[in-house]
Amino acid sequence: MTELQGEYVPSTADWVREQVAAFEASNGAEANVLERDGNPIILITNRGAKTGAIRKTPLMRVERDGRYLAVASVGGGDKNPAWVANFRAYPDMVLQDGGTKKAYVARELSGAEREEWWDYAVKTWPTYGEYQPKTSRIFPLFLLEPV
Ligand SMILES: C[C@H](OP(=O)(O)OC[C@@H](O)[C@@H](O)[C@@H](O)Cn1c2nc(=O)[nH]c(=O)c-2cc2ccc(O)cc21)C(=O)N[C@@H](CCC(=O)N[C@@H](CCC(=O)O)C(=O)O)C(=O)O
Repeated sequence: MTELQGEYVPSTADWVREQVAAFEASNGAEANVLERDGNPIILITNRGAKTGAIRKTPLMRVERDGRYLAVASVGGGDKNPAWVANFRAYPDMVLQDGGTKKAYVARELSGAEREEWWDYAVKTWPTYGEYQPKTSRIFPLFLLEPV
């Protein structure tokens, strides 16, 4: 399964919607980095917790041994992004990294495992370490493992 069935409802954030469109139109060959710093991104297709709609969520690429970490940072804002509810409700999703699209299942991390992956995320993209102190919200982390 490398497609989720259902109606795609794009992000309400223009820059995200546009990045998703350019990434998909080029099969991951373009729009595959964060504009402002050139760090690689991945694209996750997930299902809306309330609407059941197909949602597409670009995130920074934090990968190790074929597993990916989703960091719900949203720039250090005080509210979880909606996709946290989606991942909790529907953990089966599709992740595209460059031209490779595969099925993954997401598992929310806690305790020592969460800390270990958080350290790895900050090493991979140090901006996460700048975002976390901006809020008392602890960023939910999800580990995506291939199905
Ligand atoms: C903008 C909003 O999206 P969101 O799910 O809150 O996620 C906000 C952001 O995290 C999301 O836009 C990310 O892609 C932003 N983002 C990153 N966001 C991060 O949190 N971490 C990252 O590392 C990250 C990197 C990144 C790189 C490139 C890029 O273009 C964007 C990047 C949105 O689309 N809202 C919609 C739909 C929300 C939704 O999924 N609703 C669910 C219900 C959810 C619920 O039950 O609460 C449904 O359809 O049923 C709406 O309000 O109508």
